[in-house]
Amino acid sequence: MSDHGTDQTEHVDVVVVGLGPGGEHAAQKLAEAGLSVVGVERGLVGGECPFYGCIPSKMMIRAADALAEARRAQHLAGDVEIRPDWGRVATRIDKQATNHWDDESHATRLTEAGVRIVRGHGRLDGPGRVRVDGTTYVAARGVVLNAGTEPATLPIDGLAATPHWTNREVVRLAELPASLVVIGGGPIGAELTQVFARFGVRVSLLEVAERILGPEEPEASAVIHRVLAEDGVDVRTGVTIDRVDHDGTFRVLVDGETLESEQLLVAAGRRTNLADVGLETVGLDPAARVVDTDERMRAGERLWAVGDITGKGAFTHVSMYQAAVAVRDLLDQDGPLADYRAVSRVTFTDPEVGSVGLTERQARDAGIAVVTGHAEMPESSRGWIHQAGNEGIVKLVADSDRGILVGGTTVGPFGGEVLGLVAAAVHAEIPVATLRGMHFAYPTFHRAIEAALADLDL
Ligand SMILES: Cc1cc2nc3c(=O)[nH]c(=O)nc-3n(C[C@H](O)[C@H](O)[C@H](O)COP(=O)(O)OP(=O)(O)OC[C@H]3O[C@@H](n4cnc5c(N)ncnc54)[C@H](O)[C@@H]3O)c2cc1C
Ligand SMILES: NC(=O)c1ccc[n+]([C@@H]2O[C@H](COP(=O)([O-])OP(=O)(O)OC[C@H]3O[C@@H](n4cnc5c(N)ncnc54)[C@H](O)[C@@H]3O)[C@@H](O)[C@H]2O)c1
Repeated sequence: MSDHGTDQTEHVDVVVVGLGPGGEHAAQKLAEAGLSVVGVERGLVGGECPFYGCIPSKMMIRAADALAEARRAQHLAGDVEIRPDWGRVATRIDKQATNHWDDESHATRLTEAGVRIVRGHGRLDGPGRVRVDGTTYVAARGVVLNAGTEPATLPIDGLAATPHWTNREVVRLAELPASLVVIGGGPIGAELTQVFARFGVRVSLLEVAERILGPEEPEASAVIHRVLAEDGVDVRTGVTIDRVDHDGTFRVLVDGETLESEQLLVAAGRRTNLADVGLETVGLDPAARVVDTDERMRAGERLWAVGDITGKGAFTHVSMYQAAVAVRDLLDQDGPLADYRAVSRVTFTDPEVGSVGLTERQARDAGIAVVTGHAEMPESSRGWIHQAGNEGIVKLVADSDRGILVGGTTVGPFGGEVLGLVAAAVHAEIPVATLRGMHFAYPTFHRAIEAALADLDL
């Protein structure tokens, strides 16, 4: 019987609410371990990343990078005739990435693992209890919450009444506009701005802060600002947007000037989907922006939380990492606890911005005795050979008391791949002296890390 009159009650081991990358991973692993698992999803199984985020955006970037390389071939290899065709990108996203925004392959993978998928909005209803429509699922082991995010709305006059785009619309574009204003110079804004500019769209990028990619090192922001400007983007930082109107054309009033564009993309952050998940029923603040978790991803009595809602880095790899921690705890298995010293991230602009651990500012604010080491990618042998498109830097942040790296940034061609070495060093606290004694293959981009290590006053 249930506490809700004629409503149904079902008993299971675990309920996963939200099947984004973390929820999907947790549900599959727990079911494979033999638990009875219900996965609740109100949208597409798989969440933001495969349908509206990482994968379609990276397919766009792959295409835009190919155009940029073809243009560089002009300088390095010979004449190239380029006629950009967005239709090929749209088709690839529609058919290969999202299967027409159909989640069947994700759902099938889960059901084959033994997960029962329940379609609908899940709401906590006390510890270990989740209501979906008329049914209450009572989870003997507990609930994993993976509610994720949606695009934030901005309180700009007039904006709400306009048919502007967010990432949800942009990934479905069949044709490109002639002109576009992008609001927000974070990873989404920076990546998509460059894609559209390289496909010939006239783009203005408006950022309220003093620099784009604000959480990154200032040196990284400066490189990407310069490269976007070279791509023909009108990059404006420190702006105030007073009003947006639309009458077929968008009019954006920014610092007293009206910018006109065919389309408007708002990429100004995310809002966690916590407004209506019943946090108050488990003793948590229903108005909270994030769910606090311990090192086992526990958020309360028989409650675990993973993914963007935890505020530990809104990245797919963080969500899946946390899911693995939660799964171990639910299954009473040994293994590493959640550790965020070496969270890495990559903004897939060209050049890519890879970063891990603390920035110089964060390290100083933490009271660490900071020394930094720098290298310019174009001055490395490989950068010099590469020539066109060789922009980038390496910046290392070291704790001089402990003789280890606490953070690093690798901007350059394949900057996200080059980051791997620095990420391992920060994660494993490899002494700088040991890193300096390594072999660095010649002539690789990652040899710039050797130069930055030499530049550290340690
Ligand atoms: C354009 C874009 C590009 C990105 N690129 C990258 C990238 O390159 N690399 C990277 O690491 N990250 C990237 N991200 C971020 C990445 O998409 C997220 O960090 C990732 O999806 C992890 O999110 P999550 O696991 O918290 O859940 P989400 O993916 O947000 O999924 C949550 C799911 O829960 C469902 N849900 C919510 N509430 C309920 C409820 N009450 N009941 C039932 N279901 C519910 C939602 O429908 C959704 O399907 C990008 C994001 C965007 C928007
Ligand atoms: N490559 C990747 O890993 C990748 C790519 C895209 C997104 N993501 C994840 O998704 C998250 C969300 O991305 P995002 O770019 O939307 O958010 P964000 O919060 O990282 O950046 C939003 C930007 O918009 C600016 N902004 C806010 N209000 C504004 C206003 N009124 N006018 C002008 N600018 C304004 C902010 O100052 C900020 O620079 C990222 O933080 C990241 O965690 C990751």
